[in-house]
Amino acid sequence: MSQIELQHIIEQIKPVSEEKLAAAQARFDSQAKPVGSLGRLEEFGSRFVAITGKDKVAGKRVYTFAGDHGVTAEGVSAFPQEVTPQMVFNFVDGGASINALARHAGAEVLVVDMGVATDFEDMDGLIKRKIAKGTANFAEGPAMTQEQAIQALLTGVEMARQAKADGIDLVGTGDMGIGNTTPSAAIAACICRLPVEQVTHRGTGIDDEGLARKILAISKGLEVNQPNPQDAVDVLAKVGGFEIGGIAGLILGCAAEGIPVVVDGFISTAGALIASELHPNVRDYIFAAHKSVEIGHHHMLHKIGQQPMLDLGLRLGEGTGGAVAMTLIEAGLQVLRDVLTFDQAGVSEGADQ
Ligand SMILES: O=C(O)c1ccc[n+]([C@@H]2O[C@H](COP(=O)([O-])O)[C@@H](O)[C@H]2O)c1
Ligand SMILES: Cc1cc2nc[nH]c2cc1C
Repeated sequence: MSQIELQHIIEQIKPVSEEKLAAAQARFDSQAKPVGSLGRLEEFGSRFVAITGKDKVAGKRVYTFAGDHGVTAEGVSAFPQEVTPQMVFNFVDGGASINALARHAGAEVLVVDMGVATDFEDMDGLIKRKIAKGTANFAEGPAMTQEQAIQALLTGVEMARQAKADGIDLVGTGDMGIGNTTPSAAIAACICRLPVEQVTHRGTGIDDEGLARKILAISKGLEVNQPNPQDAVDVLAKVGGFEIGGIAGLILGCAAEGIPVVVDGFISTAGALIASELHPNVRDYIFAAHKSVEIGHHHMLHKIGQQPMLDLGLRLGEGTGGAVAMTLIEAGLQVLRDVLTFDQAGVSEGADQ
């Protein structure tokens, strides 16, 4: 049943209109500046207009998906698992980095419990959608069942639909989960068909021995589970995470609903990779916020077919880079709305205008 529901959502994803993109770019080109001189700000503005039909952002929201990971038993993170719920409390209290940067961007933050290994009371700003109390250790068997993977994807879709209903027209992805750079690297290695060493890095800051354990855990996980690189749901189920599934579903849902989605760092991009493997048009709705310090990140972005907007040395997650990148889309839109044409400004055009 839910497999059919997922298929139905995927079928709704349309390509972004080339005509609308060209019309927005033509407006930039008519403005009193050398053609293309605002570089990628023009691309950001044009793409937002082509996706939404609007030249101003009405509402911004970051969804930070949280989950725990059985693979932490392999000693793959510099931090203990209890940090995941502790940070969830920090998010809903407004005291985390994502809260500061979302405030800066004028975005709301909603936290989605996809699979934290702790029970939460009802709290403002927390959406309770726990699938299980953490994934199973994928070094020994599948992280989750296929049904749970689909449930995670559909939960993300539900968030995109809610965003649409609430008048949100720019969504950001975020993640929190101690150990989650390990499943993200496993997804990258599998789908990009790269050696584990080329996509595995230090996450929260593990030392050389930790990095060796992490590479081994991922290699074991790929060997034991044999995820099919051509079946993104299979990859998510065998070596993924609940929050990664939520992010992938959010991105699918945004593409289906016609909402531009700003994808944060390494973990969010693993979600974006799963989503874009499920439908080739998904990439047109994705704004890749930044280039993470994680060495595997650019390989996934390359496979998706998007360039990072920023390179700030970020490696935090939570949605932080996405919140910053939202402001650049708005910068492009402000130019689009405000800058006069050559005619209007009484400025002489160049020979090649
Ligand atoms: O998004 C990124 O690029 C990123 C890079 C490194 C670490 N993180 C965050 O750090 C946590 C995972 O790191 P680790 O070492 O526990 O796998 C998780 O909560 C992520 O949000 C995030
Ligand atoms: C403190 C802390 C905050 C985080 N935010 C996202 N991942 C994180 C990991 C740690 C350890």
